[in-house]
Amino acid sequence: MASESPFFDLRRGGSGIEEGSEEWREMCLKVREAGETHGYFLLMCDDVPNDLREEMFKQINTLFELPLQTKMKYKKPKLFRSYNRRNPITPFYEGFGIDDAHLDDEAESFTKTFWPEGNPKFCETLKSMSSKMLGVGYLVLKMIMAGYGIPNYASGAERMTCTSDFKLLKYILPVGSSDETEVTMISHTDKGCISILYDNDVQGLQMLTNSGEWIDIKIPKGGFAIIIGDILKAWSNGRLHAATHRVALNKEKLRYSFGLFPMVKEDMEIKVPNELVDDQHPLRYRPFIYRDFLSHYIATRNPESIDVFAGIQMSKENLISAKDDEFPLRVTRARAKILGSKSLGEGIPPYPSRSFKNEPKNKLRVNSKRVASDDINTCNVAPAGLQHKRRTVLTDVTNIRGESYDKCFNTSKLQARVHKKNITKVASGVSTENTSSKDDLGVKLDEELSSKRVVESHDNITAVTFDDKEPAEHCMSNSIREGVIADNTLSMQGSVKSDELMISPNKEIDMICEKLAASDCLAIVDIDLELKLKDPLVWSSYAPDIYKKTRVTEVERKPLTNYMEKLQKDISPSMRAILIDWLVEVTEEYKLVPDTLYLTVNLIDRYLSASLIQKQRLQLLGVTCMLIAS
Ligand SMILES: O=C(O)CCC(=O)C(=O)O
Ligand SMILES: [Fe+2]
Repeated sequence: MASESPFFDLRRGGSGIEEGSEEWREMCLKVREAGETHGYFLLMCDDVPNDLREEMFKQINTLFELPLQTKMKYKKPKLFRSYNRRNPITPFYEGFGIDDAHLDDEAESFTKTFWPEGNPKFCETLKSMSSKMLGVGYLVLKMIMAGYGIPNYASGAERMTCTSDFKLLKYILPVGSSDETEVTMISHTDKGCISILYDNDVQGLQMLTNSGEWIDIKIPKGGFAIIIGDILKAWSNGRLHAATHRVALNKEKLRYSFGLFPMVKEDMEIKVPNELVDDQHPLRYRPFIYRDFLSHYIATRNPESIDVFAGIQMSKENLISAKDDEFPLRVTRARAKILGSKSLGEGIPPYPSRSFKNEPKNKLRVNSKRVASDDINTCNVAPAGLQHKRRTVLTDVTNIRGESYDKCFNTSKLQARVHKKNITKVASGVSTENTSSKDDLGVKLDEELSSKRVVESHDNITAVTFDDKEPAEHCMSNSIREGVIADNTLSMQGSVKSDELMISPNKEIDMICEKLAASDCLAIVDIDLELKLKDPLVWSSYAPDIYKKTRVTEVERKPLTNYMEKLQKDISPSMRAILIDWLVEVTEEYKLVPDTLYLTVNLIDRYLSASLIQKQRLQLLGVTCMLIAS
């Protein structure tokens, strides 16, 4: 079905296409159109010579052929940038993610990880390929932006390519696989600007079409697949389509691919240009900082993260409530802040404002106590003495500014540290002999994966599921896909899926990763060691990885401090404050221990960091969290 893919031939050959010429502008319009209709296209250009491409595959092969223990030396503090070995969760591929591989230092340091005495051919090939692909990214972004008539398109494209992740991937199905096609990388959208992909002529990349079918993409020899990512979709006000794609392989094929994911700097603000907002295209995405989007995605793993996080169109839930209220859209504080009065006049139809006072009384009142999802006016009628009494019992619970949460978090960090100290003490007795045998077993297990079908392991993963949108016929791999969405997606973007994931969500996570990388989790006593030596199928060699992931997840999943402004549309800080005051009362009434209350608040904040909620459901969320916490 490769014939359905839009294709552009930018090889200069005879006459050449001069930037700014009539022909070039026409081409820009077509590129833009392909991005809008399909979200991807194929491209041939002169920028990457064929012999460099051949050499790159040779070098990639050399790299992946290294012993597992050598490959595992590549550890990076940034999330999902280390060597991603095959494992029960991502059994069909392994990969490396390299930041800014076009820079001398980065390419050299990556090379020296595997060849301490140097490997000039590898280093040169990596650097040169990465820099040429970055050039292709710049060219494509320029064309897309010029296609929209953005006057300063060149500097815009430059900002979107100022950093990059270069991903090297090897896919292989185990010997003896059935004839069925196996999904080797789950479906996802890339979280960066664009992705530029090459493969070794072993087909595998598939795109989800607008009609919901998966089609095979044949990347032309010497050409690339270009895929629009979530950031470009948001930048373009939703006009460009971020294509959902995946990799599926037929049995016993070895597929290598490498991809360059040009990215903006983490602290860059992504903002729809004025040129892309008009009556037909009202503003659909608010401005946001790239790093915040990544943090949100990492915390929620929501494939539609970009819309949930930055989209300003109404969610289905809000549409229903708006319909009930008989007006189409309400200006929330956060929305007003984002849009400002000027943009309201420009792109978004003005929405009627109304006073909360006129709203029907909340039906969820309990014992005539204050209602959680009321507004600040209602709050004011609460007896001051009572309020004062409640607050003195459990101070600092109503942390509108997130201060008390930070305190809680610091306390738990402190506890974690104390705990870790204890563990380290115990672990100091672990001999290096134990450690190496643990590694050997890990290596052995990994090697087993290449000769053994790992499908049976899927069962172990099915419990960790997300909403499955894959067609039923792919359900065999769905169980993997769901559980893996974070890792894969992340790592993808690494291929990142982690395109996105390539980017570190915040310094705290970086620090933890750094510490973990340094300690290599050896602080864990391997209580299964004996058992493992007897039974190589025991998976306790994954304990350090699981521990490592748990530590990272702990930070990733912590609540956002700014979810009211960034995500919530229907509730305000004062509503949260009222909810928590009410929960304090419930805590006292039912003589719950203070920890239950603290955990309840934490659960509420984590939920609100990830999901939109209607104010009518806020109190329900509160009691549900309390039930879970107790
Ligand atoms: O290997 C491929 O062709 C696709 C890789 C991919 O989609 C990714 O890394 O995000
Ligand atoms: Fe991808």
